[in-house]
Amino acid sequence: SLERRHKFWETQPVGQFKDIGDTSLPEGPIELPTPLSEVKQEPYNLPNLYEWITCDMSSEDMCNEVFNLLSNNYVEDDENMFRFNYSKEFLCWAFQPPGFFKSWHIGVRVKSSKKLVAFITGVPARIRVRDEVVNMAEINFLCVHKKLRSKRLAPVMIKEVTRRVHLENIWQAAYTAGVVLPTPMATCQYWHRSLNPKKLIDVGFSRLGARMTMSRTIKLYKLPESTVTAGFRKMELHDVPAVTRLLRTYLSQFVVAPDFDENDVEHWLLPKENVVDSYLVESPETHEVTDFCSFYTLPSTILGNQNYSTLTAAYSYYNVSTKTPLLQLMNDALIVAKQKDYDVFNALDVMDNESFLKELKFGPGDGKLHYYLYNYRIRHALKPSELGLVLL
Ligand SMILES: CCCCCCCCCCCCCC(=O)CSCCNC(=O)CCNC(=O)[C@H](O)C(C)(C)COP(=O)(O)OP(=O)(O)OC[C@H]1O[C@@H](n2cnc3c(N)ncnc32)[C@H](O)[C@@H]1OP(=O)(O)O
Ligand SMILES: CN(C)Cc1n[nH]c2ccc(-c3ccc(F)cc3OCCn3ccnc3)cc12
Repeated sequence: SLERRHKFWETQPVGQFKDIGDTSLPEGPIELPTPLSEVKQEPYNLPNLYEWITCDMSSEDMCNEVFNLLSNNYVEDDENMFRFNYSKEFLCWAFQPPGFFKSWHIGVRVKSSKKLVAFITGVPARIRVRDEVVNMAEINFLCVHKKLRSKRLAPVMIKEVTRRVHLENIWQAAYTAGVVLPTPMATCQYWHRSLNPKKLIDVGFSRLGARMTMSRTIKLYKLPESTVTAGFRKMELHDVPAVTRLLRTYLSQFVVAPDFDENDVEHWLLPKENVVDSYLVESPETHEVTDFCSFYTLPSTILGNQNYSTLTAAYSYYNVSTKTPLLQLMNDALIVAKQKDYDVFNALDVMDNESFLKELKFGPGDGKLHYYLYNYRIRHALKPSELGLVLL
């Protein structure tokens, strides 16, 4: 909007608010690649007290430091009641997909104390935009310690990760944020499905509905003890080729989606304890893999509650239904999440999720998740149902 100034983002090759509606601007890269010899060879300057560190996430100590920084300083909800608490094993998984670059795991330390006070990561991803498959960096886990906020450190972090991505001859990026920046390519709504309504109400995540008692609420969200779909089972290594085929076919319908190959599927979707769960339906007759669903594990620290410290949440990841109705498939996902004692199952209204949210008793969240591309113009903002991309 006109009065909002984005002193940093106005300098970047991203869609600018002033350009919204200007259909003369072509869709695609905003700036052309520069010759690698012309990419700034040395890191950007940090304020004197601080130094860059490339984080080797194969080191236990480094993982601990990153975990602690994020656990105490990462994203909170608008009412500062919850803070994401990605686990160490989740972070190691998220940072090291096929083809990852250690140089894209960037930290800032205090020179004297060696304390980690800021962080940002990129991982490589092939993202298709309409008919173009583009090599991108997925940027995530941008975090500045609470004591160092509003000192314009974030733009330096962003310029530094941009520089290091450019050095690998990659010129586009994808990222999501709860804040509005120039300029969202899509804006999604997140939804929550209560699994443990009593705890959710006790911690203030949910409120008791009008004319509802606690016992009536518990009954409303009750789920069967076991899944209902014949052939529903955990994904295993030997399923990777079939799941890759199923997923590639399904994702081809969306305007923006990952271009997963078998290596990507093996990394991102093979079940990993306490990180990602994935299930499929294998037809008992034909042994064909007809459906797939998955969710990742992201607990939130509960800030300031005497009885509970952690909210365990499952986040819908990639789901494909070709034979089992999506409604039934996702209900089985809810049943499994409840069996594993998650408190809540979260989902964005991307892909075909809209079709099951209300019927499976999801309630709308209190915020939005905005999707962005860096150095790639999309002529019109996409509807959530045109998005086939979920970032962690
Ligand atoms: C070709 C490769 C390209 C790769 C790069 C692609 C781009 C990747 C972009 C990154 C994607 C990350 C995705 C991701 O990680 C998922 S979104 C989660 C971001 N992290 C958090 O919210 C954690 C808690 N907050 C913080 O740690 C700080 O508040 C942060 C560090 C967020 C900002 O630190 P601060 O101390 O509060 O603020 P200053 O340093 O004074 O800086 C103010 C400037 O930063 C702009 N800002 C604020 N939040 C932002 C956000 N979430 N994305 C982008 N920009 C953001 C803001 O608009 C302003 O610029 P403007 O004046 O122009 O408006
Ligand atoms: C995606 N990834 C980049 C992390 C990230 N960054 N910024 C965010 C803002 C919202 C969501 C989000 C996405 C899906 C969802 F069901 C609920 C969400 O946030 C609820 C509010 N909240 C924030 C912290 N604890 C609770 C994620 C993110």
